[in-house]
Amino acid sequence: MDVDYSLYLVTDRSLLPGKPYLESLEDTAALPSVTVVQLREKHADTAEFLRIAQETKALTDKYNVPLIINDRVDIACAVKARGVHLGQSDLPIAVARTLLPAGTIIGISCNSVEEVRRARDAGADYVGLGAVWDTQTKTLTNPPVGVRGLGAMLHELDGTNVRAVAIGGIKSSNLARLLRGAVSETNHRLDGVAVVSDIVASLDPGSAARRLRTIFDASKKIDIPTSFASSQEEILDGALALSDAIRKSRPIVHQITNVVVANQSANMTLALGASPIMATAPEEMSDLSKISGALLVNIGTLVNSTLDGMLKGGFFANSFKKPVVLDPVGLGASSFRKGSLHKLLDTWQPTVIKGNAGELAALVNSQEATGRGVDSVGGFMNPAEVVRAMANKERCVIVLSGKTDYVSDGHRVVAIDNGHPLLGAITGSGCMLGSCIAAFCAAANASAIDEQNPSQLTRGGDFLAAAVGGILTLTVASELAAKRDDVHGMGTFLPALIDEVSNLRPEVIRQFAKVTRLE
Ligand SMILES: Nc1ncnc2c1ncn2[C@@H]1O[C@H](COP(=O)(O)OP(=O)(O)OP(=O)(O)O)[C@@H](O)[C@H]1O
Ligand SMILES: Cc1ncsc1CCO
Repeated sequence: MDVDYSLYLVTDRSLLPGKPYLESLEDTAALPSVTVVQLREKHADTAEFLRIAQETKALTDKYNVPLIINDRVDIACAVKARGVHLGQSDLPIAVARTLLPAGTIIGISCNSVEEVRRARDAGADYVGLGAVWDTQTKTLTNPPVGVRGLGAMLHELDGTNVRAVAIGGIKSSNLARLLRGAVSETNHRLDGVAVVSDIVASLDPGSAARRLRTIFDASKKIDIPTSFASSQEEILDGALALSDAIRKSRPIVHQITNVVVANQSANMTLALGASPIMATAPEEMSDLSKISGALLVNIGTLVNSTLDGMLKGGFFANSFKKPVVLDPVGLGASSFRKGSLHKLLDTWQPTVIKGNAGELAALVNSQEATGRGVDSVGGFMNPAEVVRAMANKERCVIVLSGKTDYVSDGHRVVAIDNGHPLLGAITGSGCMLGSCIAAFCAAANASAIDEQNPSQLTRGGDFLAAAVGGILTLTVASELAAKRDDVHGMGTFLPALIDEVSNLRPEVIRQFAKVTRLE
């Protein structure tokens, strides 16, 4: 019979919170939450390992849960375990197969795409992918692969029967983010998640396991809805409806942004009809996530203390189902920015990533465009394809700003041809665009029906239409501002732009909008 890898418990007696080992294991195995148990004994000698394996086998048999033994092929044979889990420096899979009874499952830990390929070719039944995050239960010999590193590993298993579980630092608090991000571009998903301390160290391991299993099962039920607006007219209608919704509901838009634009972004948010709060302290992120409608994270003048706030801010926004807009300002300029951005993306799921060509090229390691500090030089040959592919990889809406703006959610691709060269001339128009998109995302999220799915990281809503609404508001207003008699150049343009946004009505946006649905 096939093994169900959904919730794969790895034991660790050193983490038990004072409860006897078998009692704690029975608390979880008795419930249908845990689907596989791996016995991991790093310090036991052979006799002790055998004794514990026999006791564990008796218990897992009682509840019909398959038992997998870590490392020790001999112990797996002795207790007739369902499988064995090998490390990269343990017996090779082919050798282990000759020693084990036919049909025994062999799994192996993999930390790279190359290791997954070798495991697949060597006939592994499943692979343990990770460590996803740093973990206290094991000293890592390789750096964590991160949530976004898992997609390429899963891709290697396309068309095979090799199952995949992720391992390393997985808890109920980060599981939804993991499941959202750990998908290959071909939509290959994890078959399960391996958990240690979140269950073993819990005083109520049964409830901890149930929580994890509920999130895992719920994640199978969501994907990007295909029922969203399809034609460019419908997308425009959706965007304009959100413009009205912002003025009616005045959402709080929490912004962790750079010191260059904080004031103009706050005023831009007010002009849209929303309410800004510019706050960076990690200590207040949980409280602010509860009251705000959306979060903007802009790394323009990143320092370590705000990075901590950004890590926590996005994490709580995901937990409270508030959309997060990420602006990777000047990403290519330094390795500090790149390293920090990867930390952010491994900790939380953005709803929209918005950048200019240089910034998005830095995110996908493309040479087609480069950054000159915070500005962009060059552009993509096929911008529509870039945003569509990135949206699929990052599992969110992607906005590529420039003379023409491109937006995609991985299914739909839209180009917007509004704007004025003065937007490109002043500093911070991209940053203000991020604030506009965040306000529109807040309105989209608030108007969605919350499906109460614990694996969802927002309530839902058409965030592509939200991005289109944010872009149109700024760019149409820029065209109107540039025409004014009192605008003579960059200095007079910025206040006029804020005036025009505050006076802008949906009918006027409709009149000027140049939105094209490309795919
Ligand atoms: N030459 C232009 N013509 C029309 N619109 C423009 C032009 N340059 C920029 N824009 C508009 O300005 C907005 C900001 O995009 P841009 O690519 O300039 O951001 P950015 O480079 O991140 O800006 P910054 O770093 O100054 O914040 C977009 O909506 C874009 O359409
Ligand atoms: C000029 C500048 N430097 C860091 S952030 C910023 C604002 C435009 O992105």
